[in-house]
Amino acid sequence: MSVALDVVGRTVPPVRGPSALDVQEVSAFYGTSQALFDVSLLVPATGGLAVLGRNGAGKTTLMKTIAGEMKAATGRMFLGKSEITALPTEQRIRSGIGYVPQEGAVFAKLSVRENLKVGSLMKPKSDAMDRVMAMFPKLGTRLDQQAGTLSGGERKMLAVGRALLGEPRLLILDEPTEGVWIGVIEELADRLGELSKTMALIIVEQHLDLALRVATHALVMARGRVVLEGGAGEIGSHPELLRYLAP
Ligand SMILES: Nc1ncnc2c1ncn2[C@@H]1O[C@H](COP(=O)(O)OP(=O)(O)OP(=O)(O)O)[C@@H](O)[C@H]1O
Repeated sequence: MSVALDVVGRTVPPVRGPSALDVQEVSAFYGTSQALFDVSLLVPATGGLAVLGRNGAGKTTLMKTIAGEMKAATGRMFLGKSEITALPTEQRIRSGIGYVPQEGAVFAKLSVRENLKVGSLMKPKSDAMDRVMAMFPKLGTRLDQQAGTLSGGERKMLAVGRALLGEPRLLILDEPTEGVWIGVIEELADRLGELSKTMALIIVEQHLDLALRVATHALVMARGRVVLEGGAGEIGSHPELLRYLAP
């Protein structure tokens, strides 16, 4: 059952007005096994949406379905005003979705420079490279290093940077701090927090505090369904939250 929060005195209201992404009652299957059940969500144009939930809740499946790697069996999805439900992944990327998957987000055998070049193929003339270098200066010092030899944190920075070079309208980050040394997590979180102020962002994240700091809105999934949603502050203090996140 989805519990729409309607708490008096909320600090951040549910997303209203124009949203960057509108997902309407989407379901998805692995073979005959249903993994998403009528999932609906709105991603604000700025501020960010955190997607929370314990292992196996369906977070990655939802991100893959939004990015087009998995087919939605039912439901509709709109990026801005354009329907993307039937578009293949490549066209969704061209339409403005930047996707940083949980794993395999960089080409390990290619250098940092080559990875970034791949990211900028669609927008070769943009000044996004300067912005990415300013955001992650460490990448600029490692341009000739093979991506597979970067630290976990540097690899995530490269993956985020590469996605940003396509100048997406919506950036999807599936566990951007997984495998990242604790000392670098804060730096990454700061950068993502800055990003979410200027663009639409979905962040799937195990670190609850970090997720709720980066995003203004949040939803919690359990067994393929949205079970809580609202402002990040409300979700963070919701009495049911820990029950849904406990292993
Ligand atoms: N390739 C697959 N084939 C069959 N079932 C799958 C496949 N990938 C995921 N599932 C199942 O779908 C459900 C949702 O998995 P999903 O990876 O989306 O969860 P998650 O919330 O992202 O978990 P985690 O936090 O562990 O990454 C789980 O029951 C999982 O076992």
